[in-house]
Amino acid sequence: MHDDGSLVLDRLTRYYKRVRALDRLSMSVGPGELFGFVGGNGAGKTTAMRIVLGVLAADSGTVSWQGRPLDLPTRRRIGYMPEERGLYPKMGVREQLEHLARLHGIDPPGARRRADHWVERFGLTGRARDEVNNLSLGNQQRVQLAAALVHDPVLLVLDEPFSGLDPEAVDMMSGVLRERAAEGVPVLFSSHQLELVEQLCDRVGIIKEGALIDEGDVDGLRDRGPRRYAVRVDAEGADEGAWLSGVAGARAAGTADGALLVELPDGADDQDLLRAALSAGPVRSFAPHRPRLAELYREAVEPSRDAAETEGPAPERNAA
Ligand SMILES: Nc1ncnc2c1ncn2[C@@H]1O[C@H](COP(=O)(O)OP(=O)(O)OP(=O)(O)O)[C@@H](O)[C@H]1O
Repeated sequence: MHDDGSLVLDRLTRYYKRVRALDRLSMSVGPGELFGFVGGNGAGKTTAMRIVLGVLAADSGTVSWQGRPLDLPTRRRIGYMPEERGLYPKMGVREQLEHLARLHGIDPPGARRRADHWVERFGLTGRARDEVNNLSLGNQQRVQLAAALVHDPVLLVLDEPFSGLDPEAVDMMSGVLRERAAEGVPVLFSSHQLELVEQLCDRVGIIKEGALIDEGDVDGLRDRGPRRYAVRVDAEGADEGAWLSGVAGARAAGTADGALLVELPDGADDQDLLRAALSAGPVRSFAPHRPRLAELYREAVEPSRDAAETEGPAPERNAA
């Protein structure tokens, strides 16, 4: 495993009474890497993040950074956005950020400067004196992210930072995370918004029942999947792939955007597939299929399902 500045989770296991929330979860986030942590409700993301923060202990396994176990002084330098947002509801926005910076050991002028910087950066200048309680949920979330950033963290661990944000705030949040990563900070965040994760992340980890079932950059995840072509042909039974019978090993694997998805075995010639399609009728489109992260995700968590059933919106917060 890395000892080069990576955040490394090594075989973390955690039970809540008899519920096994984490099952030897291992993963790492490199310096400057944006790592998207995805998984269904109850998969174990929050538990893992809370263990990284040290607010929850693992039953076994370790968390290390720069090759050393994470100790308390380092944990204080993590920027954390908890799932259950933790701000002082009655305190003003700027005052709150300043206070949090002070709690992390920053001197008063530095705390003031950083609070001002993040208030402005998140478009909260007009709200700087408002109590957090009186802000919209999206604005509360901007403050929450500012709170995670106000002490110049060396690691960022963010539990669903994008949930409930409007598109403008999503862009702002994405920009800030990219910037932090560009400074060399490892950024770990969870999200159910798979399109966003696909756009933003260098690497993605898919967690199911407390264990990492797949990880890599999205292209890498694609390459490990089956080889598929999306074919549109005007022929009788085209949607069911009746014309496929002449192509050795080819299998209909559902549809995507109105095209038939055809799975080809390794070594099969795609030109044989094209010729078979042409002999069935006029071919309107023929291309290698590039699955979206949402499709890769569904196939990883439910491997028995066909691509046909994997179409549809990305799972949102309340998806099972
Ligand atoms: N305080 C707790 N007491 C008992 N069980 C818990 C507790 N916190 C979490 N669990 C259980 O541990 C498992 C993992 O939950 P966790 O909150 O880590 O998942 P998650 O991936 O963050 O889910 P979500 O996407 O819904 O936020 C679930 O089965 C959950 O019910």
